[in-house]
Amino acid sequence: MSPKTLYDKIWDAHVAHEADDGTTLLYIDRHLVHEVTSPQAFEGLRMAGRTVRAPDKTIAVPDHNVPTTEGREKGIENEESRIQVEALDKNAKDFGIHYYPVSDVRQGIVHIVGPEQGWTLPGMTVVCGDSHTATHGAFGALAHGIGTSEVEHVLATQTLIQKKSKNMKVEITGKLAPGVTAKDITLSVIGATGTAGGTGYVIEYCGEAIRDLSMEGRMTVCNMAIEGGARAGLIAPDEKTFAYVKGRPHAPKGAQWEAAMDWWKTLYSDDDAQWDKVVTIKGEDIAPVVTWGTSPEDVLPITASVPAPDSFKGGKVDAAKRALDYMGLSAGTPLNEIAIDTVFIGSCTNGRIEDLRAAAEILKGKKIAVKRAMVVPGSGLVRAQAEEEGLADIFKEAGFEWRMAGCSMCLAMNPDQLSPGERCAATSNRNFEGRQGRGGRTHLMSPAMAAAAAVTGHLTDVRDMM
Ligand SMILES: CC(C)[C@H](C(=O)O)[C@@H](O)C(=O)O
Ligand code: SF4
Repeated sequence: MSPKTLYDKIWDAHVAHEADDGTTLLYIDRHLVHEVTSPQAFEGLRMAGRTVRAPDKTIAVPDHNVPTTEGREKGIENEESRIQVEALDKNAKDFGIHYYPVSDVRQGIVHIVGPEQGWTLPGMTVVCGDSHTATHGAFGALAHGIGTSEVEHVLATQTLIQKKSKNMKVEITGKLAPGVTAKDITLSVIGATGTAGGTGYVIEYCGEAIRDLSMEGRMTVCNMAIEGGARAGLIAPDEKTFAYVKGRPHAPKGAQWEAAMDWWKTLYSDDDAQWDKVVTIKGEDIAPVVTWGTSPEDVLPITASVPAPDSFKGGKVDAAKRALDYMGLSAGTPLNEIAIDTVFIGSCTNGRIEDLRAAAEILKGKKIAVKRAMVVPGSGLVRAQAEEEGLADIFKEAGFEWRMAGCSMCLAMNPDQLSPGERCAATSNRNFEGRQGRGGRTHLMSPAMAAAAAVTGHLTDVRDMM
C-alpha cells in the first residue's frame, strides 16, 4: 500500500462517492451549528419538507450574538441578535438536535463546547458554518468551515461535496523558550508563510514543540490554520489526545472505546508520505509576538519596532501604509511602547482554562493599568472551573470584568465592542479593520502577553514579568 498522510487516511475513510473529476461526496461525522450561519439552512429544510438526516450527530449552541453579562437569559436587546438566537432555539427544538441554550452551563463558543463534551473525536470529519472549525483538527479530526448552503446540505444528507486539498507539513522542531506559547507558534507560522501560504492545503502540524503542547495549546495552533489560508489544520492524535477525550460525556465507552482506539492508533502520517509543501521552524527561534497591522500575518516579536511600509515588497507596501494609518502607528516605534486602552481575554483561540491560568499567573496580586479589561471564558464550564480554581478572584481583584461565555469582543456581534480609535490587546485570532467594533484597533497576542499589557498599560514582553 502506498504511504499516506494523516489527511489522506481520514479522507479515504469518509469517501461515500468519488466522481471522475475528483469531486467527492464525504460522509460527515459531526455537524456543529451556531446561530449566525444556520437560520437560512433550517428554513431551506422546512420549505423542502425535509428533516435533519442525523440529529444525533448535529450539535447546536448560540455563541456569537449572546450578551456576556449576567441576567442575559432574560433576552437580548439588539433585534438582529435576538432573532438569530431565538431562531436557533426554535430550530433546535423543531428538528430535535442536541442543544446547549444560553441558560445551560455547557453553553459556550461552539469550538470549545465540541471538544469539551467529547463530540470531537480523532479520525472524524467535523464541519460547522464557521471558519474556525479548524480548531477541532487538534484531535486529528478533519475539521473545516462550510457556507450556509453547505450547512443545509449537511443537515439534509450528512454528507458534503468536496475536492481534496494538497498536503502541507508544518514542523516546529525542538523546545519553546520560556514565555513562548502555542499562540506565538501559530502567529509566527502565519508571519512566515503569509495569509495565503496555506491556500489549497490541509496543514499537518508536527515536531517536538507541537507534541509538547497540551490539547489546549494544540487547539490554539489549529484554530488559526484558516488565518494562514489553509482548508484545515491537523495534529496526529497521541496519548495526550486519548487522555483528554476519555470519559467526556459523548466519548465512546467500554468496547466501543477499544474499537475506537484501534482506529485512532493508525492516525498518523506514514514515514515516507509525500508532502506538497513543507515548512520547518525551529521552536527556539520563536519569540513572544504581537501583531502591529490589520492582518494576522502582520506579526513581529515584541522586541521589534513598527515596520516601515517601504521595507515590504509589491502590494504589501500600500497595505502596510493603510494598516499603519488605521492602527494609528508610526514606523520605528518600539512595539513595547504602544499604549493599550483595553484588554480582551477570550475567544475560541484562547478562551480555555489553560489560557485563563496563564493570564492569571501574570495578574496575581497586580492591578490593571488600562481603561478596561475583560475575561470572557470560552464556555460556562471553563468559567465554573476558573471560579473553582480561584482564577476569577485574581481577575476581579486585578480589575478585570468577569463575563459569561460567548464570542464577545472577538468580533463584536454582541454589546462587547471597541469604540473608534480604542486600542485593544486581544487573545483572539483576527485583527481586521473594525473586527472588534468600528474603528477599533486590535493587537493579537497570547493570554500571558495580554495580561502583561493589562498590568503595564502598554504592549509588554511577558518575559520581563516572569
Ligand atoms: C460568524 C462566522 C461565520 C465567522 C466565521 O466563519 O469565522 C466568525 O466566527 C468569525 O470568526 O469571523
Ligand atoms: S470566538 Fe471569534 S473566531 Fe471564534 S467562532 Fe467566535 S467569532 Fe469566530
